[in-house]
Amino acid sequence: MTAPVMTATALERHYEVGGGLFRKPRTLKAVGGLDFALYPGKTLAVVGESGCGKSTLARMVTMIEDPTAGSLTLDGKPVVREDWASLRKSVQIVFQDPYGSLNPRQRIGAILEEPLKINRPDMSSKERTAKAREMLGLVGLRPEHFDRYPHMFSGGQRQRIAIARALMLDPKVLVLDEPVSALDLSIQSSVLNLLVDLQERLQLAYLFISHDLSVVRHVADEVIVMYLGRAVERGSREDVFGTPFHPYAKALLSATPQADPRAAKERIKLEGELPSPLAIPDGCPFAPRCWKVQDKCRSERPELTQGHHAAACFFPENGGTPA
Ligand SMILES: Nc1ncnc2c1ncn2[C@@H]1O[C@H](COP(=O)(O)OP(=O)(O)OP(=O)(O)O)[C@@H](O)[C@H]1O
Repeated sequence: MTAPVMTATALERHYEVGGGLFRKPRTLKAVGGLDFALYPGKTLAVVGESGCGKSTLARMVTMIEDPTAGSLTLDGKPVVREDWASLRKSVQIVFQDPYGSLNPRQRIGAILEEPLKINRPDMSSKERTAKAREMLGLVGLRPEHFDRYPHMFSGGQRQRIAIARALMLDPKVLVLDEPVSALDLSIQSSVLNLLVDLQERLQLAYLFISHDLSVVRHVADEVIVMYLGRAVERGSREDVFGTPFHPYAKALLSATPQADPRAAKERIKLEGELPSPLAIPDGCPFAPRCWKVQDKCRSERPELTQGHHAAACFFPENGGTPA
């Protein structure tokens, strides 16, 4: 089996919040103990509601923030802060907002060449331009676009430019943070198809972060469903979409428009708000919103089970293995 490009082991990120002169800060666990591996040519999708820790995860993987605990490896070597500068080239990110992420004063050619100017002093200006033109073609834009400004493009085209820029340093891992959520529905699939095509050609490992399961369904090989910073379900796309074990995963799935029409009829409406990450309930964090809750769920925290298709639930749906 192919070796993973990146692994995460018991990855955690805490923030100290709300401290003052006479008040002790409280610890907010934005990400609490995530394990995963990213493989060349494969997509791991991380899904969950707003606030479940997806962006925090992206910041750790792209080496913007240190984990509070746990570890990351890249190509089998530990990711440590001293090596961030050299390792960052291998892990690039595409953000949700194609409008905010491109400098409006720069021409597209300059935007694409910038990462090379900073990171590849060995390349001549001619080589940089050639590479930028090649990338422009790879993402489906035309040579004449090279000298235009971002405002002259549509949202979908801008996202293509952001993808081209992310590829300029030949990364191994692309973190895609809600890459199509800001785009019109009609454009989303063309950008998703481009991402799939690029992944196949360049054997990129994708960490695809999204709140939208209908998008994830098109691209994921593996899926992690997060709730309040923890994985509550993990498995192949077929397993998670076909027979979700965790009630939260089932509820999310039942709300996706592209789901099986029969499943859509039994749409599960989640009661209650997502609890504050500063006051994560004892026991199962999902218990206050769960329709299958039992006494045990309120006092004991279920751990993620072992195995390919795993869930952190004492009473899983579909006859899954209980934690
Ligand atoms: N720098 C920070 N300081 C304090 N708390 C933070 C910080 N960054 C994130 N958090 C908190 O950590 C939790 C997870 O946030 P995060 O942004 O990772 O979630 P998310 O799933 O990406 O949500 P969204 O989709 O809304 O961005 C939230 O409760 C958030 O308020």
